[in-house]
Amino acid sequence: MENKNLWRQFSTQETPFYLYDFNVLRKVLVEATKWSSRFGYKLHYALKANANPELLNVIRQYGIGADCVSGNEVKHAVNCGFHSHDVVFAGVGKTDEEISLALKTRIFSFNVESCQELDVINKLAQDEGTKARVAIRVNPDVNPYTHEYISTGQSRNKFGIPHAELKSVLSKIERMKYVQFMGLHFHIGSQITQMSVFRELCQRVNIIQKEIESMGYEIPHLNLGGGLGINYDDEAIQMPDFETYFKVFYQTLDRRAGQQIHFEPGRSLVAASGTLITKVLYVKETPGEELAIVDAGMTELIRPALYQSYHPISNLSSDEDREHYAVAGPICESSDFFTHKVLLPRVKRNHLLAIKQVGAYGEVMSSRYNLRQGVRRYHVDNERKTETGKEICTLERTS
Ligand SMILES: Cc1ncc(COP(=O)(O)O)c(C=O)c1O
Ligand SMILES: N[C@@H](CCCC[NH3+])C(=O)O
Repeated sequence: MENKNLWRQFSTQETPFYLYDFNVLRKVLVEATKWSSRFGYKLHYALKANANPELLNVIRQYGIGADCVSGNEVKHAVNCGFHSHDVVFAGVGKTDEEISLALKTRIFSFNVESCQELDVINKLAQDEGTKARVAIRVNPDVNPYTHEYISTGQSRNKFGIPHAELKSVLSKIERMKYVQFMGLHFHIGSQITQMSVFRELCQRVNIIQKEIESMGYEIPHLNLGGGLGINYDDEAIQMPDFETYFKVFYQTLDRRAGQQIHFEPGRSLVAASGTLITKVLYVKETPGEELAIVDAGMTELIRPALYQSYHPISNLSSDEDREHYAVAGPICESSDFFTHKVLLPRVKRNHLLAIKQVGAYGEVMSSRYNLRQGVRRYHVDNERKTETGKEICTLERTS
């Protein structure tokens, strides 16, 4: 899925900018939905990974619903054409206004994260004259072996209701007139690369299901969240291993007749389709390293500064001898680095660099710190061009 020639076509655009390749996105969506549908699983794309309306429009065409974490995401999903009945809403801090909005929108279900939230939903549903569909987000205390900041299903994390409280929450729901129990929700973290973690999650879910079924409850819906990690190490982009991922769940989860299983992938669907194109402003020597200062910074892509993550970088302007470089942005923070060591064809002022696999949690986490300009984006989509009969791979500015 490497596309160096495509990126070179955009060398005259003002940098920095995100470039989305919807041809790559479509390939990933075809693979993901091929394997999810083989097992009868329903997908809800986690909008937080990338809420670009053009990208959402493509995702929606594959029969995928929306997983939202704010009232604005719920509104945005529906405005971008997702059917309200395909929208789920999680989040530890839903405001009254957001809950009311979601009730009016008639979303599929709330993934409830505390006892108090349940009371509020019940009250607001009564005010709206409706019944809220709710799934309980359970914190299963599973270690996802990922970066500490993106672990969400360990007992020390703020998300979900502890397993030990589940019984009392269910009996509370039974007494509520305006709440309908839909099932259980789990999401244990992001960028999970060890399949054994998902196996452990399934084993925990099996125990929890048995326990609450023995109390007489049925669980019509089971939502296993997102979390499938991608390979950020290689220059060439690789397809996430959806086959192995879904098979782990199919083989490990105890099946129930008529039960609908849901997933909420974010990163694995969109990361590969995004590239950040940035221009080299200066090259300077610092003790021990040759430093390329580029015009994108942590304001455009915060992941390296926040999680010490690495995104593959290539030099689009040169194939000359390779040297080691550190690559940093212009922001007034010492953490504003993309990498301290990458082997690149010799870098000079005005060269273009491509920072790859940034389609997830890239543009959405950008900021205007240092009163930056605000990030631009473009996309290419062969399919759209073919439909309208225009030239293939022209650039469309979408912001
Ligand atoms: C509730 C919920 N579902 C789904 C996701 C998507 O996760 P990922 O992008 O790792 O697939 C997230 C983000 O971590 C989330 O918080
Ligand atoms: N923002 C994180 C993912 C967080 C997912 C939301 N719980 C990242 O860039 O990897």
